[in-house]
Amino acid sequence: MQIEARNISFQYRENTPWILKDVSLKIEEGERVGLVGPSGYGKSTLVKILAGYLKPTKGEVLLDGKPLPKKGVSPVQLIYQHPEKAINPRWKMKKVLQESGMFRDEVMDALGIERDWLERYPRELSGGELQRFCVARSLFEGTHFLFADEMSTMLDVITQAQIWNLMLKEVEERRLGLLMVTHNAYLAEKICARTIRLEEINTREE
Ligand SMILES: Nc1ncnc2c1ncn2[C@@H]1O[C@H](COP(=O)(O)OP(=O)(O)OP(=O)(O)O)[C@@H](O)[C@H]1O
Repeated sequence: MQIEARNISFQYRENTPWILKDVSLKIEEGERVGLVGPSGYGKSTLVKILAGYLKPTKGEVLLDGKPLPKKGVSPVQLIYQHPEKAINPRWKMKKVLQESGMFRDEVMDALGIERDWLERYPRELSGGELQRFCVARSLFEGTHFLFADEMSTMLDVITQAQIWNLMLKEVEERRLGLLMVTHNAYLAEKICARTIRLEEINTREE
């Protein structure tokens, strides 16, 4: 599989500045790619568009040449900085995982998810605990691409390492495509085979 952004331009509202102008990129399954760029430049906006959370003002996102599927759990999964915004506050964690069909003991153990957390609501877990569920959910069997947007910034180093170890193992074994947004050059270099600098592919005027 391949995901492609084709000539994407984006503004949050009419008559406001363009955040992205004519941005194109391709990621193949099995590739590990870093996305870097200055703060506030549009990295999160771009990954949200790629994952289908935002609709581009112009251009299109194609998965093997076709638009992203509108129904079902998406083969393109985004894990972002704010797990509390990504999870339905009215569902117990068990239901959150059931919705995605994800229930592998190996994944739960590797992420340090304790079984009694499954009976809790999102508000009864810490940000780091919730983020582990977001990671677990993103690894359901239909996933082909994983987008990680500063996903581990809020976590302590041990938890970060735990989460990245599992993600990379899954990426490797299942040949998932990975796009990670990070300000951490060390992490990007360690994990990614290729780096995209948004300033180099964004033709917006400053
Ligand atoms: N919902 C929104 N409505 C209007 N403007 C927004 C919205 N979200 C982001 N922006 C603006 O769009 C621009 C790009 O933001 P974005 O979050 O994509 O940048 P980023 O490169 O990911 O930043 P950072 O590295 O600081 O996380 C910023 O100027 C931001 O203020």
